Amino acid sequence: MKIALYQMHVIPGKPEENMRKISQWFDQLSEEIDIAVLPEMWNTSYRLSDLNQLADEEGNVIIPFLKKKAKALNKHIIAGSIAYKKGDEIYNRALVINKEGNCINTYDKAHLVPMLNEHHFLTSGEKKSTVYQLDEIEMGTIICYDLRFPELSRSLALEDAKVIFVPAQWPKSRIDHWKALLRARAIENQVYMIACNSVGYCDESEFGGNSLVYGPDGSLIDNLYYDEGTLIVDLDFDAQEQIREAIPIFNSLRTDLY
Ligand SMILES: NC(=O)CCC(=O)C(=O)O
Repeated sequence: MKIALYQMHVIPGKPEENMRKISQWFDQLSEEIDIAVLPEMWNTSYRLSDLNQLADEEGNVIIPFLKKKAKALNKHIIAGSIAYKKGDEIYNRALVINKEGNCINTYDKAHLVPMLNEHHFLTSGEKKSTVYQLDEIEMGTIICYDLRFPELSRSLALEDAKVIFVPAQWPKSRIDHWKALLRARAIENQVYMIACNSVGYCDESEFGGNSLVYGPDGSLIDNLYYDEGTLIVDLDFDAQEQIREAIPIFNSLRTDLY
């Protein structure tokens, strides 16, 4: 299964320009890519105080665009997350569109970031992220700051997720935490952690790139470091099965104790 991640410089406060960038990025992907992955809040970036005007009203613009693209390109899209408006509420919403052009999973970021004052502008999700299937493989999505809460990734692994996607706009100043947390979540859950960050600035915040993939044994499969661009990785689910057989952590769980 081949996966392409877009380490994107999201243009703050410019949803149409970001849609154009993404459309061009999709169009240059080769046929062999099965899944295309986008970062967090790729329509608006962190222009939080303008989200009332900028967020996509019930996904009315972005969701039809993604469905059409997925079908035309015959690719699944882990559409990162978007600023999504419903009534008076704005959510940081992750979307999964399959290659048949159906939106098969959504998740609203549950842990809002105090350091970015997200809670002043966004409503947190009230449902946990759930597992979905692409090409018969179980997968899940968490969003950026969610990575700091191991319970959420664990809950996906207990639902049999083999892959966890992490769309993000993670700052450069804490990129050491990003790498350490991703690797820990990969090892402790024996999953592929597929982490798609952005680069560039939104006002004074600089995003740290390092879109990367850790394998189920914590090995670094590849990293894009600091430039805008595409990371392509190939996942091996037989190798994952062997890692799970060699160290059978799920059989050793003591759910009677914790
Ligand atoms: N966009 C985010 O969720 C940023 C998270 C962050 O800055 C951190 O966890 O540190």
